[in-house]
Amino acid sequence: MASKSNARISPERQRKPTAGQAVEGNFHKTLPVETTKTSTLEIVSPKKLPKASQQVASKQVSTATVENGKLLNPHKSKLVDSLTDKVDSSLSLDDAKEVLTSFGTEVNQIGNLSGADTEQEKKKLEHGVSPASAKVNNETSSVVKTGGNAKLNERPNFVESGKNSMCRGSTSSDFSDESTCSSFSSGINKPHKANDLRWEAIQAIRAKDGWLGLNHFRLLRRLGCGDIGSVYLSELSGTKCYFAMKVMDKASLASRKKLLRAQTEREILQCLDHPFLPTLYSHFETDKFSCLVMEFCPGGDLHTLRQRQAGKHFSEQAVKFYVAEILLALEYLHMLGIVYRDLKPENVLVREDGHIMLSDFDLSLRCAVSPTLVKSTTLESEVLRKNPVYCVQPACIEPSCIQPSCVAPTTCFSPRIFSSKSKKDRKPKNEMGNQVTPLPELIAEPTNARSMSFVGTHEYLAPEIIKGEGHGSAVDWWTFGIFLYELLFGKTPFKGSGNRATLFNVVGQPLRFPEAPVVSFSARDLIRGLLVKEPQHRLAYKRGATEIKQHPFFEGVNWALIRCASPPEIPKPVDIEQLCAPATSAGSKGAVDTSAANDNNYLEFDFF
Ligand SMILES: Nc1ncnc2c1ncn2[C@@H]1O[C@H](COP(=O)(O)OP(=O)(O)OP(=O)(O)O)[C@@H](O)[C@H]1O
Repeated sequence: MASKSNARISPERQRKPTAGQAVEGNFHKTLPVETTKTSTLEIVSPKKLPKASQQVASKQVSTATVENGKLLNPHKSKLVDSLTDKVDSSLSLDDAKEVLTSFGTEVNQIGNLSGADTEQEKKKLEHGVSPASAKVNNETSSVVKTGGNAKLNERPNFVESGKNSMCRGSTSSDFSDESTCSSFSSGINKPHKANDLRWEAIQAIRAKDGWLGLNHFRLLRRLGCGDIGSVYLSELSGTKCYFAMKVMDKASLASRKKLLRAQTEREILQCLDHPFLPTLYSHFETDKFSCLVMEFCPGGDLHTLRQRQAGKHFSEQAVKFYVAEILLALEYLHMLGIVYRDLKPENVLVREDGHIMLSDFDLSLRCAVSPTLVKSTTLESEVLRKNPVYCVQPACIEPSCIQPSCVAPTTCFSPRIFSSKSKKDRKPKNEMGNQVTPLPELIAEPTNARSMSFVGTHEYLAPEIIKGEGHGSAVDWWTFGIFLYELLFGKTPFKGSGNRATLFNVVGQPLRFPEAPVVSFSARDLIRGLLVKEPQHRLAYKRGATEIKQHPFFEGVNWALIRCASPPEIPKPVDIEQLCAPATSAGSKGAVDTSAANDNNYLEFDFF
C-alpha cells in the first residue's frame, strides 16, 4: 500500500481515508473489499466492526452510542434506520452514559419517544418531514427495479432516479423523464451548470442511446470509501469527461439498515445547484448497485491540505477564503431546509480550480423552512439612491458583469471598492451592513428544526447534541466555529485525551485560544460568538448566515463574487492517465489516494 507523509492524526478523531490521504494505522481502515467472481470492480462489503463494537452493537441499546466517531442515540438506532447508524468502537456506551448523566441528562430518556408515538412520528422528528412526505420517500425507493440478472452487453437493469420528494425551485440532475422535477435537458434545471461540458456529454449519450447507465462509464480507480459506499474516479467512456461515482451495494445497505441514509444523501444531492456544493449528474440503479455520478474534485480534502501547511494551519487570509465559501454553502443548505450536521475539514473537498465543495450529506437533517424577508429592498433602493453603488447584485449575475471582476480576482477579499463615495461620506456600518451593497436580508434559518439524533464527529459535536437536548440548525454554526478554529490553529478547541474527555470538554470547558499562532482579534471574536454553548445565545441562531457575514472578520468580503476570487492554493493539474496507471510505475499521484491502485489501467464493469 502506498504510504504518504500526510497521514498523522489522532485515533480519537478517527478520520477516514480520503482522496489525497494515505490509508494508515490512524485512519479508519479501508473497508474490506469483496471482488465478485465476474468482476474486476471492487465493491465494498458491509463494514467489519471491531470486536468491541460488535458487542456494543449487539446489545439492546438503551443509551446513546457513539460510532465511527459519530454519536448515535438509542431511538435512532432502534427506530430510524436513517442518518446515523454508523457503528464502531470509538466510545463505549458507558462513556456516553457517563457524559450524559454528568450533565444532568436522564440517559434513558434521551431521544426517547413515548410508547404512543408512531413510527411515522418518529421519522418526522428525525427528518422534519411529515408522514406524508415520508410516504413519498418510500414510494420513491419502491420505484427502483430489481429484476433479473442483466447479461453482458444487454441494457443494464437499472432505473435512473425518479421522483424526488424534496424538489423545490431549481432542482434535480438529469434523471428519468418521469421525475417531476427533472428535465432531459437538465442544465436548464441547474442554471449554474448550463455551460458544463460534462452535462453535454451525458446528454449526448442519452440522446444517442436513450438512457445512461453504468455500462457507459469506465471506473478508473477507487478514490475512497465511506460508510455507505465506495467512490470511484470514472470516465464517461470515450469522452474524457471525469466524474466521481459513488457505488453503493444495495444488499449491503439493506442489511445494515442504511437504505434511508443513502436515500437522504441522494435526495439532497438532487436538489443542489450551488458553486460550493456537489453537482449530481446522474443516478442509476443496477440489480446490485445504486450509483451516484458526481463532480470529481482532484484537490483532495481540506484536512489533507492543512497537514501540508507550515505549522499545519492555514494563514488567516486563506482561512477567510475557505470559511467564506463554506458559509455560503451552509446558508444555501439552510434555505433548502437542510441542516448539514457533519462539517469538518475531511468533508470539504478542493476542486480543480481551488474552490471548495462541501460533500457527504448522509447525516444531514431535512426539515421545513419558511424564508422570511427581514429587510426589504425598499431600504436597499433608498440607500442605493443616496449612495450609488456600481455593480449591484442583479447586474453582477450577468456574465458580462462578473467577467471584469474575475480579471482582478482578489476583488472579493479586498476592502469595498465599488462605492463611488469617499470613506467619510459612507454610511456608518450599522446602517450599511458589511456588504458592498446593502442586500435584502432573507432569513431561512431552520432554527426550530428539532432532531434527537446523536450525529457528528466527537471534536465537532455541539453541546446540545451531547446533552441530548434536541438540536436544530444552530449545530451547523457551532461546527462552523470549530472548523474555523481548526483551520486557524491546526487543532480543535475541546479535544481531550480520549473521546470521553473530548465530550466533557465540549460541554463543560470554557473556550481557550493558544498563544501561537497569532490570530486577529476579529477571528477570535467570531469564534467566541459561534462557540457559545447555549444554542439560543450563539451567533447566527436568529438570523443565520447573515449574522456571520456581517462580522468584522469578513470585512471586505464581496459575497456575491467569491467564486471569482483567487483561491489560496490551486491543486497541481492531475494527469488522469498517470493517475490510473499501475501504482508501481505511476510515481506521484497528485492528490488522489493511491491505495486502491489496480493492476489494470481501469476497472471494467462489463459484469453488469
Ligand atoms: N466528488 C469527489 N471527488 C473526489 N473524491 C471524492 C468525491 N466524493 C468523495 N470522494 C472521496 O471518496 C471518499 C468517500 O466518500 P464518501 O462520501 O462515500 O464517504 P465519507 O465522506 O468518508 O463519509 P461517510 O462515511 O459519512 O459517507 C471521501 O473520503 C473522498 O476522499
